[in-house]
Amino acid sequence: MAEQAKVAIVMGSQSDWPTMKHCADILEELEVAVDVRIVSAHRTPDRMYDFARAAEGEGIAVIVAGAGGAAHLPGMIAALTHLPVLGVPVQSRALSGQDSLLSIVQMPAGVPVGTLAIGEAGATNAGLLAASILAGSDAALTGRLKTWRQARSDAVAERPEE
Ligand SMILES: Nc1c(C(=O)O)ncn1[C@@H]1O[C@H](COP(=O)(O)O)[C@@H](O)[C@H]1O
Repeated sequence: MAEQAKVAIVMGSQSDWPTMKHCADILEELEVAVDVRIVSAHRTPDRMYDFARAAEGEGIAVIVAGAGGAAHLPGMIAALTHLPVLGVPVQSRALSGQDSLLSIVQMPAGVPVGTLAIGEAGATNAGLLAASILAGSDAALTGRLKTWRQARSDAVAERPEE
């Protein structure tokens, strides 16, 4: 049997983990295999290069890259692979993540990064989006995604509590 396609979750620093854990959590809930690593364009450029170049061969189908501040990581990884790259702007202390967002979102045409919202919501949605991409070729995952979405919908009360 072919190995299940994996999602790689990479982040620029250990300090990004509390945010990026939300991506790992939702993928775990949807039973999607993940490979989590710390990779930095700035601090570990060789590791980043080796990771991006080897990703396809390692069965990685989608890369979620989270970084804060001068968040060049998602774009640099996108420059090195044709795999879909989803960028999560981690909330920075100095500029509340505006810097992270703007560093990730405005890529030049030809090198796409799918940019999510700042912080935890962005990390969760990156996981859901990665799962949706994989679900295109995985009927069982499609079923799990539909069930998850329906449960979220069902959990919304029709009226607020008095
Ligand atoms: N933006 C980047 C990159 C990169 O883009 O390569 N590498 C680390 N960082 C970010 O620096 C912030 C502060 O990192 P520290 O907490 O380690 O000082 C983190 O949010 C990280 O993503």
